[in-house]
Amino acid sequence: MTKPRVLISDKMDPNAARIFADMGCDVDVITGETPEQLIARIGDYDGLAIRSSTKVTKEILAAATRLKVIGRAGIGVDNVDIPAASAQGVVVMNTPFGNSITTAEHAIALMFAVARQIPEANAQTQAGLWPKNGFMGVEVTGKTLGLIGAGNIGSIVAARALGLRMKVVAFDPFLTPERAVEMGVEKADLDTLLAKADFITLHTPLTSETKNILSRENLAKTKKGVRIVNCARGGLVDEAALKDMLDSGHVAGAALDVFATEPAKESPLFGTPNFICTPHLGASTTEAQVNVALQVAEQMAEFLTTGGVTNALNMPSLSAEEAPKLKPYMALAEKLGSLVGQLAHDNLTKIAIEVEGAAAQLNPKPITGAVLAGLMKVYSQTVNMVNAPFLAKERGLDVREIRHDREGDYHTLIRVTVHTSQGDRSVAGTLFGNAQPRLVELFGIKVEAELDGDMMYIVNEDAPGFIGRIGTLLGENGINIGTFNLGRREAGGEAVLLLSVDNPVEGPVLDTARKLPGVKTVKALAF
Ligand SMILES: NC(=O)c1ccc[n+]([C@@H]2O[C@H](COP(=O)([O-])OP(=O)(O)OC[C@H]3O[C@@H](n4cnc5c(N)ncnc54)[C@H](O)[C@@H]3O)[C@@H](O)[C@H]2O)c1
Ligand SMILES: O=C(O)CC[C@@H](O)C(=O)O
Repeated sequence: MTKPRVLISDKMDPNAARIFADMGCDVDVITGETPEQLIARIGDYDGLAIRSSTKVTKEILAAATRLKVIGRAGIGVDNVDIPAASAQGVVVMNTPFGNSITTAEHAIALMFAVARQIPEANAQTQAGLWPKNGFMGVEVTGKTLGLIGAGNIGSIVAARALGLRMKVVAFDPFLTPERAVEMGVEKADLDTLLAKADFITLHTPLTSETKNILSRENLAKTKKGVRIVNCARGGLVDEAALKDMLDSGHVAGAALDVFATEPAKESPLFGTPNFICTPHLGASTTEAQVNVALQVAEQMAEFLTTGGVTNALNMPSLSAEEAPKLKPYMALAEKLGSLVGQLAHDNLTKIAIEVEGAAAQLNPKPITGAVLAGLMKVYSQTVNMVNAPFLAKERGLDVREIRHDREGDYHTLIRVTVHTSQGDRSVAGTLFGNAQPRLVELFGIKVEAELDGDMMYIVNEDAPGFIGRIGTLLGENGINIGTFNLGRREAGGEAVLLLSVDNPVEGPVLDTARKLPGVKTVKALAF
């Protein structure tokens, strides 16, 4: 088997390349390329490992014909076009915890730096000015920290601030009252936080809700003398308004690690008294960079070599132990999805995926993803488990997952039911020997068939001589039958025939088969 190929396109701790190689991937480290150079190269790779410099745009993804996974050694994925990656079936992963402590520490460091104006005091001292009277700072003890965003980093900042004997007021719409108590913070709305805080630190992603959360209007609601620290994302603070408020003295100090435009080579804020900044260094410690590099390489290599999924932003997680167990179920699920997709006559609006027996003990999301991938392949060849749920949503398909605890006829069963204009139609399958997918029910008729390669599906009235006639027709047209699977509702009732054939059955043969006496439906299938 050829090894998966991975490109590391941003500066990353060398442990990442070592882990990729140790885990069976070929790896190239090529950093600092232009988008055009990356577009020319990316078609050769299964995985792309990045930090924040590489911008994974639609254009880069369009050239990434082999790409299966993008791994961000860090938290923010705003440099990746996730909808475009999802639409293309590329998994996007990040490392949500590896640099949290480091970034929280940077926020605290900047808070002290603005409280005591350390950078400017340092610069003037080293310039020989000994400015002993020029830098009157403030204590943080007893002061109120307003925390905007109380997720991973925000919670660490809160814990450190409480350790510094500060009071912490937090604004985060997703912070539950219980979690606020557990963290030892006061949950507040934004206006209350703005009115109470002596220091404000920001720890949210940049979204349409958080963009300019410290707008001119909101900055005006802050206490006079407030100090502001942003170590999260540029764009959370209105930089022009911040400059005016620093100039007027309403804001006593501000520290930005992140800017609306990066790299920030110029800014009206540069040179403003009591303004300090760092060039997006929040995650830049040896410890954090080793953590995120190891983690991203392990996650990506595991995905590429075993199918295990960790910390994906556009796909459910799947552990390395689960992945091999789920593999035969996913194969069965995809075949069942494909069968209903190929047999559906009209636009499907609803699909139910039921699992029972051993299948009910497994993570249902990959099974659902595989059914949808099989179903959607009828419409698009580029569909896979990652983009299938998105495509299904886009098409307005109502997807239900149902888990049964009951004991059925089979040790494990997956049933897929679609709602059509002719009513609900369902197919069901099991695994023989825990590994071989088998269809066991087709539209209410018991059958037993492997869904594999080219097949022919026929519904007819059960009558003597039919099997002979169909065999003769195929034989006369040079089509060899591999397997023959027959089921019927009752003797003389509706019968279904699933044939595997050595080569595809073409239109004229299908048309002749449709004209055979008693035949209701004929269709060529491919799996
Ligand atoms: N400067 C750096 O180098 C650096 C390093 C790591 C992370 N970051 C950034 O720090 C930020 C926080 O990271 P994290 O790991 O804590 O993320 P997280 O997802 O754990 O936490 C984000 C929090 O923001 C909250 N939130 C979302 N919308 C909000 C809103 N409208 N108002 C208030 N709160 C809102 C969420 O509920 C969540 O609790 C991210 O933007 C990340 O990219 C920056
Ligand atoms: O990689 C970096 O240095 C920045 C990382 C940081 O912005 C993140 O979101 O994890």
